[in-house]
Amino acid sequence: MYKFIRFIQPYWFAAILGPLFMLLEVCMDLLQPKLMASIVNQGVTAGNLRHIADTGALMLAVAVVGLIGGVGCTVYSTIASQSFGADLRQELFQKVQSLSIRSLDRFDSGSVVTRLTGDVVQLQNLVLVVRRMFARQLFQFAGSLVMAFIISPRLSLLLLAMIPLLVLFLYVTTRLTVPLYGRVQEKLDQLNTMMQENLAGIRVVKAFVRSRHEEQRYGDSNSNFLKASLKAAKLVAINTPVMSLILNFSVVGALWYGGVLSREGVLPVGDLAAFLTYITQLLFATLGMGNQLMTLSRAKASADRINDVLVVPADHVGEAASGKTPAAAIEKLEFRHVSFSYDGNPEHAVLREINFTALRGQTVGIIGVNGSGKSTLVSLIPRFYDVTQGQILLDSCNINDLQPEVLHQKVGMVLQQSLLFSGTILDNIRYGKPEAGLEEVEAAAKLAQAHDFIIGLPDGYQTLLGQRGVNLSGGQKQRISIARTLMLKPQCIILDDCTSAVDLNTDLRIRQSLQNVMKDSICLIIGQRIASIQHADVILVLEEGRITARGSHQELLHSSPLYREIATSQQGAQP
Ligand SMILES: Nc1ncnc2c1ncn2[C@@H]1O[C@H](COP(=O)(O)OP(=O)(O)OP(=O)(O)O)[C@@H](O)[C@H]1O
Repeated sequence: MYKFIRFIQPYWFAAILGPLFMLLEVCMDLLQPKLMASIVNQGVTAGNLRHIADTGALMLAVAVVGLIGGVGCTVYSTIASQSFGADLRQELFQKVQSLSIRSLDRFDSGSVVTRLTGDVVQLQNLVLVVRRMFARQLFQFAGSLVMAFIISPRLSLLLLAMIPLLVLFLYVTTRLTVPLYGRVQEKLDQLNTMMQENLAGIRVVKAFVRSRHEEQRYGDSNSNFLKASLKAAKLVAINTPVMSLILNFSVVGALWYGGVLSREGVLPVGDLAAFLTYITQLLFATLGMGNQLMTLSRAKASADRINDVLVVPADHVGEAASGKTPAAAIEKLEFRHVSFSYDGNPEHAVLREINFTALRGQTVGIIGVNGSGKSTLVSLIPRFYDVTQGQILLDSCNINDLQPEVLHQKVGMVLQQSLLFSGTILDNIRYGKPEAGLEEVEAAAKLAQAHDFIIGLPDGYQTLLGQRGVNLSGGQKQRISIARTLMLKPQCIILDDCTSAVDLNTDLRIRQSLQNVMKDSICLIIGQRIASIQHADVILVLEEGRITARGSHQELLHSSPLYREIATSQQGAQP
């Protein structure tokens, strides 16, 4: 947990001022019983009305100063804790952004969301609680003890006897609750992941009339979360009664002895009353600190989970080893003996011995059945993942040696799933080049055959898209994604089956308008439809991660049984 101290350091002023204000409030609170004792001993018992009025006024002034202390503590503690939380969230988000896709695959998206929200809030709570409640209780504990000692050291020693027992009890419960709260957060991860999946796939759920089933699944996960929470709560629930029991035993002992001392005339009645108030304060302060330890346990579990993300080592995907720069215009993309497995184990390779070359102006089509490795192959070019064996070269530069910005400038990819952000169509198209003007955006949209439907919308390029562009059809989203990539004028364009939702005529028009762009670029097209790739200069047929045939459309119709089979099955569907 000490690793998180650096997040509070920039706000050290507020972080220190909060407890100092609390000290002021507690000191004022501690004065009150002493002043009350003075009213009883020297005012009420002696019949001195003047003393009662003066001390009463003093008590009022003390209460006002205490109030200022309380407000000041709340304000500064809140500033410290909220700023701490905001910075931690920001750093965590930056870390998530900087992680390679391989590293991100380790975490469910729901789990990342819980860590960024719920877990950060737990730590933020701890910062607030330590500054306000814990500081109050600690000062109150120490102050009450001092005041009780001033009144009667003998009685106070009786109270102190319970401290070792309390410490032992709190140590054991804290050790037990940390893993329980860890499990509570894990169950919350599962709940969040399920909710995200459900929202993303709500159309599938409705189409298959599976709402009941989803409710059941969510219900199961929810009750697992409830069970984990209750298990932790049960342990916390015994905390307060057990502590009260230990404390009450010592209080009863102190009271009995106090009564004896008072009867013997050693302790005035007013002092006994003040002593009772102090030990009550001490009792509540101790109980409160015990409860804060539960906040600490919960925050410790969250801190471990946040730390799991912060300490993920950089695996250098996307980072340049030597920062080489390829020629301004790339002439050649080459895969040399490339093999790849998602878990780094060559035995689980999903791509094996991939060798091919694509020259500037050439289009390479890639076809194969589902799961044959097409998307994986192209995802190695922008280094979403690094090759396990072999090399990918742009001209003579290994892509691992290129600066990430240079690589991403050269390589543009339209993904299979077109994901748009909430905002305007204009902003979505110029996502990679925010400074681009409308003219440039329109030119890219025209190439992607998106311009006509965009200007047909009431707000044209200013149309606001809902989250993930839900108010557009699948084909329209794909065309906007294509325009977004074309905006960057990449020298190597990868189209990963990105026209699957576009009708055949629009697909043809997109390909025709892209021809102009492609003649100066290296272009890789993955297509399920023969029509999308048949005009490519060379087509690679991928089967179980290997290239089993290559050639032009005509050549493959003769040489590749799989290609022929796909072509025959699609005959009549081609424009
Ligand atoms: N993130 C991942 N982690 C582990 N394995 C993966 C991952 N993504 C894909 N795979 C596996 O890699 C293999 C190739 O998948 P890939 O998506 O490249 O196939 P594809 O030919 O593009 O399929 P499709 O035509 O369905 O898009 C499959 O066996 C798949 O299960």
